Amino acid sequence: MSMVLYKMRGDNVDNYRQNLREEKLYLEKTLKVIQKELETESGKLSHRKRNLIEARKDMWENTAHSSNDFTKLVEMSQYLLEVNSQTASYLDTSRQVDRYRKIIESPYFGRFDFTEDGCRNEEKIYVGLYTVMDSETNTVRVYDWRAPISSIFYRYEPGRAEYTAPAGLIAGEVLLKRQYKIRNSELVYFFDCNILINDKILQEILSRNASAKMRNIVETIQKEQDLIIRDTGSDLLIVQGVAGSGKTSIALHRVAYLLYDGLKTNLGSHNVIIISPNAVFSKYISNVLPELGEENVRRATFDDIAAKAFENRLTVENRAAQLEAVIGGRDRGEIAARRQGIIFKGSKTFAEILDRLLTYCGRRLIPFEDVYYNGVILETKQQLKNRFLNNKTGIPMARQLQRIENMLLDKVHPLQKKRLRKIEKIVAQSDGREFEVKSFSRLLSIKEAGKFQKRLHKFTRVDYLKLYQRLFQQRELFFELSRGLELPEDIHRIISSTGASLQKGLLRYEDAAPLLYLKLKIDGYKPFSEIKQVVIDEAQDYYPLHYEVFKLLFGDAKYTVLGDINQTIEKEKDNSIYEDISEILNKQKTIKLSLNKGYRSSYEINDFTQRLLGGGQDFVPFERHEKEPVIQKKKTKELIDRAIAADVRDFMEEGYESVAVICKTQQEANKVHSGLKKLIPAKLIQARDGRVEKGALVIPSYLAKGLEFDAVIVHDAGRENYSGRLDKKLLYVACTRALHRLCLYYTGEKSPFIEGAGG
Ligand SMILES: Nc1ncnc2c1ncn2[C@@H]1O[C@H](COP(=O)(O)OP(=O)(O)OP(=O)(O)O)[C@@H](O)[C@H]1O
Repeated sequence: MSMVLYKMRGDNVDNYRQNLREEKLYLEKTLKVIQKELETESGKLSHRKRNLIEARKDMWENTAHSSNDFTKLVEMSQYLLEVNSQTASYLDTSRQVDRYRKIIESPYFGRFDFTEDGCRNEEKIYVGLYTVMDSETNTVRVYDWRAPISSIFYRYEPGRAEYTAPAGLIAGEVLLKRQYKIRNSELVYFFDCNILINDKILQEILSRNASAKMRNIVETIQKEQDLIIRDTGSDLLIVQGVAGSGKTSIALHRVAYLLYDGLKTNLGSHNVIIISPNAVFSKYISNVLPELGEENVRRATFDDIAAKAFENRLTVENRAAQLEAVIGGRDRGEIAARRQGIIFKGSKTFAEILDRLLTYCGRRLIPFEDVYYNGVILETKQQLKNRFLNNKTGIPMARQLQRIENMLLDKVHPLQKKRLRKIEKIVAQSDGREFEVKSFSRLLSIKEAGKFQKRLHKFTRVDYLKLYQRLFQQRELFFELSRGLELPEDIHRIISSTGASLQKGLLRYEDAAPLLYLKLKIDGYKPFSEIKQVVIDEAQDYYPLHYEVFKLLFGDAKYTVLGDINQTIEKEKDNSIYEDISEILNKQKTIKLSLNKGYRSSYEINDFTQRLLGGGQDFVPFERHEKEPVIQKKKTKELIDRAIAADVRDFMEEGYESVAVICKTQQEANKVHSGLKKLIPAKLIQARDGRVEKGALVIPSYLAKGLEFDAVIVHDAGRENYSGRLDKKLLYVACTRALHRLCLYYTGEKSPFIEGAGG
C-alpha cells in the first residue's frame, strides 16, 4: 500500500521525516505488543476451554445419574457453580482475544502529548478502541477511548486542558494533537490537527456511503457529543437534538462508556436497556456495541413490553398499526377522534383518572364480606376493609390483598383438624359410608377448602383488565372519576370505541400504556428489576403516561432520554414533553442538553429540509456540499415508478449503495413495491420483519425514522399525499434520512410544504 502523508504544521522536511520514523517505530512496537498479548491470551483461551470441558464432564459424570437423590443436589449446585465460573473466565478471555484481533488492524487513531501541571515529563497518549498494555513492562501503549485521560483528545486543542481522573481534576498543557489512519496494520497517514483539520476528517467520514448497520463514531466524536457520552453525574439526562445530530450514535457510545465506567460500579450489560421505536430500528443499531467491544444490551420496544405483560389475554396493536390508521386512514372524522384519543390517553389528565379509578376500586369495588369458617366468624367485612384501607406501606393492591388472604388462611389452619372431625361425624352418620369415613371425609374437606379459597378470591383478586373495561363500559363512572378535569371534545366517541374494541379482545396501542399502568400499580409487576440504566431513543414519540409506566417498570434506574420534537408524528410539536419527563421521572440530578448541528445530510439537503419545516429551528448544518435536491412532476404514478427505477440505477452506478424509496404509509409502500420490483430489485420493509440492507428499499415514512440512506426518493410528494398538519413532519422525517441525494416526485400538484420550501 502506498503511504500518503500529510504534513500540517509547516515543519521542515527533516522534522517531518523524524516524526515519521518515530511513528513507524511506535506502531511497530505496539503491533508486537499486541501480537505477544494475543498469543498469551490465546494460550489462556485453550487452557480455559480445556478447564471448561473438564468441569462439564465432571458435572455430568458425578451428577447425571443422581438427580433424584435429594442429598446430591447440593453437590450438583457446586458443580454448576464451577461450570459457571469456568464459562465466565472462558468468555472473558475469548472477548479479550477478539479485541486484540480487531485492533491489530488499527490499534489507535489519535494521540496527544500532555504535560501535567507540576510534572516535567511530557506524556504521549495514544488513543484507540481498547487499551493496549505491555504486561512485561506494565506500560500502557494505547488508551481506551473511554479512559478518563482520553477525553482530552475529544475536548481540547493544543493549549490548556484538564480531565477528571478517579483521583480528581488533573490540569496541564496539550502540546500536540495528532490523528492517524492505520489500515491492515500499516500507517496510511497521520497529521497534526486543529479544529480545521478535524472538520476535514469529519468531512471525509461523512462523505462516505451510509451503511446497512449503524456505524461507530469513536474517531470523530465531537466535543458537545463527548460531554453527553461521558456524563455520569446525572440521574436523568435529556437530549434534544436536531435530525442527524448524532443522538442515537451518542446513546450507544454512552452505553459503551457507562459499561466501561461500570467496571468500578458493577454495571454490566444485563443492567442496561435501550427502548427503541420499532424492530427495524432495533436491528439497525444492534452491531454498534459489539463493534465497540461490548456485549449487546437488552433492547425492547414499548409494544413488546406491553404484549408480554398482558400474557396473550388480548391482541395488542403495535405502534406501526396505530400510525398506519392515523396517517393512512380515509375517514377524517374518525382520524381526528382517534388522534384526540391517543393524546388524551397519553396525558397526565388520564393518569389522574386512572389513579382515581384505583382509589375508587380500593374503596368501593372490592366486595369484602364476613368470613366464616366452621361456623365461626374469622373477620368481619368491616375489619377486612379497615385492614385494606390502612395500607401505610403503599404496597401494590394485589399484594396487599394477597396478604389479607394469607392472614385468613393462617387463621383457618389451626381450625382445620376440628373441622375434619366434624365432617367425619357427619359422614359417619350418613348411610353407606361407614367403611370409608376417613378417606371420604378428607376428600370433602379438600373440596371445602377449595371452595373457601375461591370465596376469598372474590375479594382478594383484582383484575386490571376488568377494571379498565369497567371504566369504558360505565359512562357515569368515567365522568364521576374525571370530575373537574378537562376532557377532549370527542370524549363520548372515545369511550364507546374503546369499550367496543376491548370487548372484542383488541387493545389499541394507545390503551397499552394505561392498561400497563394499572397492571403495574395493582400487581406490582416487576420484570426489569435488574435494570440500572435506561436509554430511551425517539423520546418525543412517547406521552406522559408512557413515562409514568417507565418509572414503574424501571424503578430507581438512571435515564438517558433523547429526542427531537420536530420529528413527532401524530401529535403537535411540543417542547413541554421534556418538562413532563423530568417532572414524572423526578430525579435528583436532571440535566437537559441540546444539539443543533446536523451531521448526516449534505448542506443542500439540510437547506431544503429546514425550509420545509418552515424555519425557526436552531440548526447548524455541517458544510458538505453536494447536488441540490431534485423535485419532479410526472404525469402518472407509473411514470414515477419508471423514473425511480432509472434513478436507482444511476445512483448505484455513481457508487451509492443504499437508496430508500420512502412512501407515506405501509399501504402505499406495498403498492409501490409491487410495481417497482418488476423494474428493479427492491426490498420491502415492514414493521415486524424488516431488516435494512444495501440496495433499493421501499419503506413507509414512519419506519424510516432513525435510519439513513445514501439517497432518498420520496415516491409521491403531491398535494393529495402531503398537505395535512401531520404530513409536514412526515415529509420532514423522510427527507432528513438522506445523506447525499434527495429526489421528490409527484403527480398533479406538489405538496404545499415543498412549494413553501421554494422547491
Ligand atoms: N461525531 C461524528 N462523527 C462522525 N459521524 C457522525 C458524528 N456524529 C454523527 N455522525 C453521523 O451522523 C449521522 C446521524 O447520526 P444519528 O443517526 O446518530 O443522529 P440522530 O440525531 O439520531 O438522527 P435522527 O434523529 O435524524 O434519526 C450518522 O451517520 C452518524 O454516523
